Amino acid sequence: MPADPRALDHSADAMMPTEEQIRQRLRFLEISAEDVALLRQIHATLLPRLPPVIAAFYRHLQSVPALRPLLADPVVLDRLHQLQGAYFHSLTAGEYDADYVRHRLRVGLAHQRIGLAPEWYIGAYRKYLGDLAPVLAELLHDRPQLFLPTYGALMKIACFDMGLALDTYIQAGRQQLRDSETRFRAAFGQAAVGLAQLSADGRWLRVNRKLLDIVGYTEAELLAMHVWDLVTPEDWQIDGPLLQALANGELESTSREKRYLCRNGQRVWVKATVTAMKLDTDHAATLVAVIEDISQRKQFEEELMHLARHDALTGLANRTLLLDRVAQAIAQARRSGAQVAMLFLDLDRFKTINDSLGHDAGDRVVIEVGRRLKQAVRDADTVARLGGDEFVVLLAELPSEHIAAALAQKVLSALFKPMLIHGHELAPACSIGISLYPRDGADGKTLLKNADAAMYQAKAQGRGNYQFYSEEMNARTLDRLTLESGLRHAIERGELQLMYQPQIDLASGAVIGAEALLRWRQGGGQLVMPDAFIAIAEETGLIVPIGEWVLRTACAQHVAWQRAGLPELRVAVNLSARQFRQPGMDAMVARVLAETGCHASALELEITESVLMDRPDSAAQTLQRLSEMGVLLAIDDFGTGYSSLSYLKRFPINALKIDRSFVRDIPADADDSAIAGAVIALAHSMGLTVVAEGVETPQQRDFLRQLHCDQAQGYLFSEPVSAATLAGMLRRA
Ligand SMILES: Nc1nc2c(ncn2[C@@H]2O[C@H](COP(=O)(O)O[C@H]3[C@@H](O)[C@H](n4cnc5c(=O)[nH]c(N)nc54)O[C@@H]3COP(=O)(O)O)[C@@H](O)[C@H]2O)c(=O)[nH]1
Repeated sequence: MPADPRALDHSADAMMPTEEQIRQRLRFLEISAEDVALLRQIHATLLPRLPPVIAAFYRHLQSVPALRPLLADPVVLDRLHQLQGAYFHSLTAGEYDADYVRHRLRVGLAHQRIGLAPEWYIGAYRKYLGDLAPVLAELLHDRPQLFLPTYGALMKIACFDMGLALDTYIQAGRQQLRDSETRFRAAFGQAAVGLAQLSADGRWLRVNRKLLDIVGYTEAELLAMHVWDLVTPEDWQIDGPLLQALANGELESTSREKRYLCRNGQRVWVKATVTAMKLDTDHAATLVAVIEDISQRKQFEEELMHLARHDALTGLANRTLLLDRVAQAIAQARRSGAQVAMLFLDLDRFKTINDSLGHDAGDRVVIEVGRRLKQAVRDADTVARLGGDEFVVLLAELPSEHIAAALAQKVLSALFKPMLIHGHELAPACSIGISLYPRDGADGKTLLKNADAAMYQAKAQGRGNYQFYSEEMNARTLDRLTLESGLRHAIERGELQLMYQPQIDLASGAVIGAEALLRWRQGGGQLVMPDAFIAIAEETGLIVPIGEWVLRTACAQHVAWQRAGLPELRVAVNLSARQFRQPGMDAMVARVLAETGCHASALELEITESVLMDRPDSAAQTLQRLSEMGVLLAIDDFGTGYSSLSYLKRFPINALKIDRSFVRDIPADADDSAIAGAVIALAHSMGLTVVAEGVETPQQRDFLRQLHCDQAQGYLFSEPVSAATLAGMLRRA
């Protein structure tokens, strides 16, 4: 593309030498007044001889493959012919002043801009000087003594022109360098990463804005500093040898993630990539550093790492972090000869809190427990939450196991202090199992397993206490596993059986019902009581088929008793929480009633308060469907949960069973007596039948009778008995 004439004028003006500089050049080339006079003399006669010289000149140029594309356009070629003519015209015109120079510079710039390399330029001068020699010889054939001086003058002017043409190339080269320097400065200054040049010994030589932003220093401050001023003491040992290796040329480049010390005293995470640059053999290497601010990524990584090692609800350590800390504590104890204790805590009846007050309340309890545990231990100890209501306290460097016992006691007391959750005052008790390194295990997992076994033992011992691990406890854990696998086959092996406990009408003393209570004759031998396996059946889901078996057997038994001509009797069946929530549970009840031929009104289903309190709306719907079938509904263990009688009004309930813990100490205990009286009165006001559980003495019976309790059940009347025994009792009555 032809160069823009205005741009050419501008560039030519910018590089114009002064008058004096022009004179100096002419002087140096020894261009004299005689030379000028000689050239003027031949000027007029030379002009008509020029066209063939110019034509030969362009033919020569076109023979060079590298130049052919530049001369391919006929319009351009024609223009060049004219320019060349004008040039030859000016060459011998004898005016070598500022205008001449400006024009030569312009021509040089135009050639340089269309891409004509300087080597072709010199060749072109050689060509037309060579071709002009015979033309000049012919013009001066009659004055041969003038040929050499005239040709010499022509050569001098051509050299003057060549110098000016070369100036344009040198100038263009300088301009390119300046442009590239400007671009580099802009890129360096505005780069989105920190950039710096450092001396081999680590002094900051050049720094960009982004780096200043990262470290908070001004440019002047940083340029007066050394890279060591930003390196943290932890990195000295690594960065020292690296810098040395870069300076010595033993290392080309290094890239590390580390922290720099900022002006405000804080530390910032950066990724620093430093490369050694050897510019030439005489100079020592300089270092080029690319410094990225990676603090956001690091923060994100740290958050992820924290999440991976902490419990989201409480912020306590999770199992992963706990096991890490145990490993560290064991390694330390191995050296010091101390012990390590692991306290495994499980909240007692946490499920009841969750079920009756909702999961949000359960979460609040867990958070508060975590807080109290942290308060109870030293900073060096670890409190972890394994999930649900399970916590672990790890005590490192333990001088004696008495300290673990004392802490367990402290934890029990700390947790038992009331906490206000959603308007309810709760005092969660817990059971604690303790295992010790090295006595009970050499690694974290074993210590955890054994502390867990000890915790189960604490639960079995009546909850709210702590137990140290002993070897027999593992045997108990094994027993549980055996129990679980046996229970899976209990129905098909015919190992389940029902006992029936009579329910007495307190006014008449007649047996008006019987509660079906499950027993398991494990492997056909030992009788296992429900307290030992119902929880396992719940956890494993086996309660669903087992519960259906109980219902079907109890309903079938009722029909059998009726067919045997025994008096009308209600049969009560317990429904566990999981069973109750099982989708299609009411349909299952209807099916069993239909299949066994049992009348719905002869069946009473017992559910606990907690079953109602968890998701009360769906519980109300299920109960409504059962009630519409004609099935009777009773609340079992009333008083142990967190519901109130007024709350129960929402549900279609027929009866309340007062838990035996309120019956046990009546009439001697005034509080329990008052509670029993109030519950009976309120229940009656709501039209509910009241059944007292666990009646063992005539005094309890008489007192309940005075309170107008409707029915009772307990060892005073009968322990749970087989169906045949109950039939005998009913026949005798
Ligand atoms: N989901 C199901 N739960 C069931 C089923 N069968 C029983 N159970 C529940 O297991 C718990 C323990 O039952 P069990 O060992 O049978 O004990 C019952 C009675 O023997 C006992 N009882 C009765 N009278 C007295 C007494 O005077 N003193 C005393 N100390 N204990 C007594 O109480 C248990 C009956 O309690 P309840 O059900 O609350 O009326 C128990 O929670 C059963 O509910 C089953 O098939 N499914």
